[in-house]
Amino acid sequence: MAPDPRVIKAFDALRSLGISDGEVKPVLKKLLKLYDSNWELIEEDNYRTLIDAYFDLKEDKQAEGKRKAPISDHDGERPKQKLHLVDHNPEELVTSTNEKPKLLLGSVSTGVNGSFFDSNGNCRTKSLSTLPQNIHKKDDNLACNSNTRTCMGNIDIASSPLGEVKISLNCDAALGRLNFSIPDLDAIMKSMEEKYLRSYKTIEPQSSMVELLEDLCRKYLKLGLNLNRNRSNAKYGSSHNTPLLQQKAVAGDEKNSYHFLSDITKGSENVKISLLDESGSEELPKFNYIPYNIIYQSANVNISLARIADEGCCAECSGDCLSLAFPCACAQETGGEFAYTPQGLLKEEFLAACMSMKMEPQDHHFVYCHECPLERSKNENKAEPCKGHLVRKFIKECWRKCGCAMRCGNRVVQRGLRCKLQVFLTREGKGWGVRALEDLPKGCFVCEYAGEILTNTELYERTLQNSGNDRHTYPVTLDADWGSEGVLEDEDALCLDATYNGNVARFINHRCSDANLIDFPVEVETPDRHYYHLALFTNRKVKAYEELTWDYGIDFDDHDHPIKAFQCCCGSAFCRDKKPKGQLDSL
Ligand SMILES: C[S@@+](CC[C@H](N)C(=O)[O-])C[C@H]1O[C@@H](n2cnc3c(N)ncnc32)[C@H](O)[C@@H]1O
Repeated sequence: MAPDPRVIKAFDALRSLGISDGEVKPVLKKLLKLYDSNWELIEEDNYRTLIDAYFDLKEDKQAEGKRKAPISDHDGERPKQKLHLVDHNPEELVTSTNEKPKLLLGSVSTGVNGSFFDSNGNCRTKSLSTLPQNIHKKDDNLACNSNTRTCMGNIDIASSPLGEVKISLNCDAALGRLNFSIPDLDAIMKSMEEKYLRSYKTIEPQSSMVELLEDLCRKYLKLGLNLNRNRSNAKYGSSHNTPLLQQKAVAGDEKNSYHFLSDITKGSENVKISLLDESGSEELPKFNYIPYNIIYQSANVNISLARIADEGCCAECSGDCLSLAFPCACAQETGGEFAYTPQGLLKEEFLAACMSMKMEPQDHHFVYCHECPLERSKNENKAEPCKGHLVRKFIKECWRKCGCAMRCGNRVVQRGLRCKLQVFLTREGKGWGVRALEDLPKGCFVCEYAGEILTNTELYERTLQNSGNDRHTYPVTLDADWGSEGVLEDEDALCLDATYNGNVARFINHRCSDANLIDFPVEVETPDRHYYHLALFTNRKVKAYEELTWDYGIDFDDHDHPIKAFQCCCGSAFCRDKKPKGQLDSL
């Protein structure tokens, strides 16, 4: 019998962590039994359950024989102060004006992901007397089914204005098992450190769980005090009028701190995108996360079904267009063949053709606008001649007027982001950058470049207003079809600006010539080519933790271009920035 492809995939995932198939097999079997063969629970979050179960089993084996007698009632001591049972939000923690010191308890739900904040980022408070007196005690009343992943534990944090912080874990799942016996605390810490180092590689090798917990206590107090002091200010306030990403999790002591945000997308994408600054020195980015493009003001983006001609869609199709014997009308744009494989990757030949066009533009033709909107925005009365725009190959995806299903293989970009990405602070002085936390295959859709849709004139005005203000700039010109019309109207010459509103792509840095991503214009909802989606795909296999880069196509000598010239530190052997390093351009 052919092996189950889901089993093979699970083996592959754990093999990349150095765990052999033989070791995974019994764990997988157990989980399948436990979850009634519900694979989704096992596959979720890149096999996190399976990885956790593997390490838990390993731990159990190691702990066997070393098991100590249950710890006595050392924490059975009851608080001296009587507390009120009230619901608080974080601003109200540690704010008592009562003369007697009060011990307030923040109780935070934690799911399998171990996040410390509830979905609203709030902590609840309750009286200590509502807790079991001995948290190590087995409690049959804890109605928790340890066979399901819906079971939640609690992290209870108690603090007093005098600087005392107590954290207690209420692990319902473990307490619900009959064979539960109290593990050794040192062994737990050690195994957690191993787990985070081996499975997630997100912490420094020198980090320890004890340090993390101490940091958590310190930060809890510090934030409590800050919130108290800044009650009249906006939450984690910024004087800037653009929203600042909430600095929810900052760990580390003053000397050796780092910034970590678990999701910069505010839950707006299919996957979370974390942000990590290992130096703890960089100011957090000030911008508003938007998953899709949004019109700023005057851009002429006319989305209407009536504008999509019958021959510009596939109303007669159903299901998945990629499974058709003869590709439908939506493949016409790409030469009668779909650009995507059934696995959702770009086809090799299509990718190769577009790569060669980008890499050796002299072999292909540029188009020149009769009157270039870029030049016109700089000087309306006496515009310079067009400097040329590379002819681009468009991908056309099926859309709402098409009869096919949302799962159709010719709908990749519109289904949104799927890869596990992280924004991190680069070490080469490029500011923030983006990396994937998993290996990516060649031709894989990473994300689209989302931002505000501006007319070229609006961008020019915005750039003039902001000149000298910003270290980094975030505009992209949507010029893939410029030159195909005689004269492009001002409201049709568009660009995307992710300076104030944008998605993860705004953090992707430039690399000359040998970047690992390539951008494609993608037609989805508008048949004309003034507006389109700019989608970024891998152009080769990319290893986990490798920085993702794309070639902005900058001419480093063109000082008038909306993408402000910067001193390139891409490190590529083919770097086009010939300025001597260390000598900043006057711009
Ligand atoms: C779209 S943003 C990329 C994210 C940016 N690094 C940040 O911290 O927000 C473009 C800006 O990043 C910086 N940048 C991108 N690629 C670079 C490179 N190869 N060398 C130096 N700076 C770079 C430049 O300041 C540029 O204006």
